[in-house]
Amino acid sequence: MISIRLKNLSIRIKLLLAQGLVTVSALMVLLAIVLGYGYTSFRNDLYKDLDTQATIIERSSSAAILFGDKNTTNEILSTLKLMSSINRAYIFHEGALLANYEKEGIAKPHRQLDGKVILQALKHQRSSFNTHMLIKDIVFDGRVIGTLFIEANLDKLNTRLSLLILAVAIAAMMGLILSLLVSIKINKFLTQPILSLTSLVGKVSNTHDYSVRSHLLTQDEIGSLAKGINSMLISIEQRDEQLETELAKQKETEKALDRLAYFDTITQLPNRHFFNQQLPKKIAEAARFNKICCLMFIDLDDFKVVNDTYGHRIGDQLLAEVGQRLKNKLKSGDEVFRIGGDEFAILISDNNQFSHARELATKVIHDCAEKFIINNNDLYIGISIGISGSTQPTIQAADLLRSADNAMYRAKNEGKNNFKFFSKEIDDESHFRHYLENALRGALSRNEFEVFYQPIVNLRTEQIVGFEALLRWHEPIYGDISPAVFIPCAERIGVILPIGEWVLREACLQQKQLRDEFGFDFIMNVNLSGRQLREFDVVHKILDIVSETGINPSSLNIELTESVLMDNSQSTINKFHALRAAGVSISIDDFGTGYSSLSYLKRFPINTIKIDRSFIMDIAHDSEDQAITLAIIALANTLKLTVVAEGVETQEQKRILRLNNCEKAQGYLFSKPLPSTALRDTIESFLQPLYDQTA
Ligand SMILES: Nc1nc2c(ncn2[C@@H]2O[C@H](COP(=O)(O)OP(=O)(O)OP(=O)(O)O)[C@@H](O)[C@H]2O)c(=O)[nH]1
Repeated sequence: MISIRLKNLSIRIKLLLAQGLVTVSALMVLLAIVLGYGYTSFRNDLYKDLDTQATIIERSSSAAILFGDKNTTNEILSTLKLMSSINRAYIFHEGALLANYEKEGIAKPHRQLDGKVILQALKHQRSSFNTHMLIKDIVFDGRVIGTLFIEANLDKLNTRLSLLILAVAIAAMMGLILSLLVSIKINKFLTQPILSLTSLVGKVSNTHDYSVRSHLLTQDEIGSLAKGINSMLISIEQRDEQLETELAKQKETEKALDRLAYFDTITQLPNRHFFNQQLPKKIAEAARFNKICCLMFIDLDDFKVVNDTYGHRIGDQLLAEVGQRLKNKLKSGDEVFRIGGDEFAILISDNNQFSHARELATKVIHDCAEKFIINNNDLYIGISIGISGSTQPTIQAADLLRSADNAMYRAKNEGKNNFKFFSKEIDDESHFRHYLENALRGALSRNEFEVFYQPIVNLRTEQIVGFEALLRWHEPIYGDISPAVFIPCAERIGVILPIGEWVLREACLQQKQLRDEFGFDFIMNVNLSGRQLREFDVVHKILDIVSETGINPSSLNIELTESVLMDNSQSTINKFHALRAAGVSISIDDFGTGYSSLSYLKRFPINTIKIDRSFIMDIAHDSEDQAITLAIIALANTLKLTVVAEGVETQEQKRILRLNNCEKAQGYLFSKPLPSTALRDTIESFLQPLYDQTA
């Protein structure tokens, strides 16, 4: 317990206690030595004095003793009166008490007692703290003639001893005080640096301020300790700084990663990941305040054209600017996200009847229709918006998104650059679309497709010179479905590739069969979709089918729409050249409906132009359509391209076309698309006038 208490004392007190203990011990030893020495020397002085006195008495009293002279011996003893330290003295002669001396106040021996008895009793007395006994034989001429007994008191010795003790004690006390004062000074000197180091360490541990330093730069151990602490503090400070820098870096990296994870780098808008997190929150929040959670799904119209015409860099900048325009139109609380390639989403909450959504959609469509100037290019872009909304907290985010997507799809289908609210009708339509998508995947293996062939007639000879292969789908539930409906669907889900290959093979086989039958190489026109054309091995596949079916490559004509030609990359152009080199010819379908048509004629190795039915339809009544058609025919003839008019339905149309040197035509006037089983008879029916002429 005590040792624990001692351990807990400060170093200064501990040192003081240790020094005090040493000083007191040293003083005690000194005191003991001084007192021992004093006592011994005082006692020896006293004993010597007594001995001297006894010898004097012996010498002066021996004659009186020999003669038994009591008076003289008593007189001699009475001289002891002068010595205050002698209590009593007796001289015995021949067994009897001869003379005696007692100090005043000391009891005399009993006169009647025999001297021998007294002497014997005295001999048995011992020296005590207060008295000292001396018994000495009195010798004369070598013969013992009597005995001297002296009893001295030690009062003087004790008094001197007490004085000595007092003096030594005072000296010791003063020494102790002096040593204490000196110790305090020395301790302060010794412990001050340690205490200052302790307080420095305490301060550091309390404040975590590692910039403080000890200024104890002495050469002793404490100086070394201070240096050690300083260098430790420097290391900690450096490590701290390093940690702080690393922490700051880490935070920045986390921030950057966070930004990357949640923000789109092109538009700086929150991305799809963020959108997926926000949508369920917005649904719950709107339901809580009894509002509609509105989702606007925005898709740019024909953005691919921008990319293809101006390049991806400009496409990216346009995306960023569109994002900014959308953002500028938002009210507080609305949020815009870039959720895909050219897709944006806006989350808003609407009080009633989608009024805010309607207003916002109108505004952003109007705003985005304004000119964008990017890298000195004037760009225009439309946006199609689908809007869905719900007040139900239970609505699934994915369902809301799908509804908005379907509404957007409808907006696209209705001419783009507008907005549509999700409705029951759109829902039914999207269900139908999904049904079609699923049904399309197995249609080929279920033999639900059939190729029809529409004759192409030479307007001069009025004979069939070729066919356009047209795909038909006999869907078991919905019946025949228009290619305009299912072809884009097949393109979207990718099944257009096997279907397109199948159509090509069927058409080539049919061509071979007709050639074998009629000995004439009918030109077989087969449509190729953009998706097929993008396949890297499309040329090989076409030529493989050509050689596999044994047709003449020059009897195959690949039809491509203008929108397909818009992908004017070098690899596409190379594919065209490869087909041409193999003898396969190429025509542009629906000519005049696409973009900058004329430039394709120069860039692509094309053989034939097919004038779109929309121009032919009114050729007899609409002077503009007629002018365009005739210009296209003239252009084709100048460029030595074959020209085919599509959708010819009347004799008048045929007349105008023939008059203006249009080489070929197809349309209901000549024949509808026919199943393969009807081809033979149709060809025969066209040949009949010839037979009749020659008959
Ligand atoms: N510049 C650029 N283009 C992108 C990016 N992501 C996707 N795209 C392109 O955006 C185009 C999106 O095309 P779609 O939406 O399918 O078609 P579209 O041409 O916009 O036609 P519609 O949507 O039918 O009006 C594709 O050509 C993609 O290659 C991108 O980050 N930057």
